[in-house]
Amino acid sequence: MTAVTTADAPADIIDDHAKARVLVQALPHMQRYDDATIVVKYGGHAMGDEQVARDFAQDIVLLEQSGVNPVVVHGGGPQIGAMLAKLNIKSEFAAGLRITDKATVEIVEMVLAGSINKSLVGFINEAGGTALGLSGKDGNMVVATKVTRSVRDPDSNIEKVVDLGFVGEPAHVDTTVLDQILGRDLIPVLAPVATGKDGGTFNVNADTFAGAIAGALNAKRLLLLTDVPGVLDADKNLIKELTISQARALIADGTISGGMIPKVETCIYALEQGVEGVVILDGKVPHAVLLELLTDHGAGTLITR
Ligand SMILES: Nc1ncnc2c1ncn2[C@@H]1O[C@H](COP(=O)(O)OP(=O)(O)O)[C@@H](O)[C@H]1O
Ligand SMILES: CC(=O)N[C@@H](CCC(=O)OP(=O)(O)O)C(=O)O
Repeated sequence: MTAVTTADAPADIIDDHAKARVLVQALPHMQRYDDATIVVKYGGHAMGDEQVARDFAQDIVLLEQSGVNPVVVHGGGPQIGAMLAKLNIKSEFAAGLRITDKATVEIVEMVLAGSINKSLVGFINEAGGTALGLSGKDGNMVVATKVTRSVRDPDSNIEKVVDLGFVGEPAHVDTTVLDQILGRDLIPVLAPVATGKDGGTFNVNADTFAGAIAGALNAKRLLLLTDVPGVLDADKNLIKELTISQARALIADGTISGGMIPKVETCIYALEQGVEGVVILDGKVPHAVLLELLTDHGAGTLITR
């Protein structure tokens, strides 16, 4: 009998061996996350490319099939902006949050809980999963209170309190509905719209919403999918791991700025609520979720306590 060496094995057999090695590499990761709840926030910027959105949906279904309980929270900032522009409604941000008047909150709910939520549900169903689209209003899941922020006026250099209108911050998360869904082969897909004590509607930043959900569910991981590889240092190199205190130092010295500040603050909040690890990663990379969770290399910045 002649032994077949790698040198004379046909290319498709070598290819199959490489595939098998990748699958075996995933095994300890699947075991680590077996039955664990993982909250994945899919940002509006990462959603632009339809094929990447389909890849994302496949990743979520594969996680569900391998014993993980994924919870998807989506954003939609750019899509809300586009719809407001189409309707000639002016939109401004203060401290990274959209100033949301009555007309705006109706569009925000329509875009987030309507078109974006249902298209993600469609992609997950198409990939063979069973997705359930909900907003924070359903089952009183997320009750928010009104937010105000002070912003420094660049001309006078005086701090001014800005009324953000119908912008809320989660005050209470009721996990009753999610507890019924998780562990039953159903994938919740959540729009970051919350209810007020009086039943009104609040627009909530999607990162903040995902952090509150991850904290309330005591999730093992929170993944925040954005449009950069993760937290970058002053030379724009990816930082693979950070502790809470290192993250705070990078905010204080200005290395972390703009939209990354609320994102990292959400990570710190979730960790303090008991989430084991939070990862910020590039959602535009195809299959970013699988690469992060099921390979040895990880993909973005892991923040731990
Ligand atoms: N240190 C940093 N590392 C990475 N991104 C940073 C950093 N500081 C500021 N940013 C900015 O934060 C942005 C991500 O925040 P944001 O635009 O709010 O994301 P999303 O829309 O996905 O929620 C990046 O595109 C980048 O411009
Ligand atoms: C209060 C506030 O700013 N809400 C956000 C909600 C959507 C969001 O956060 O989406 P991304 O994750 O894609 O940015 C907004 O109106 O744009």
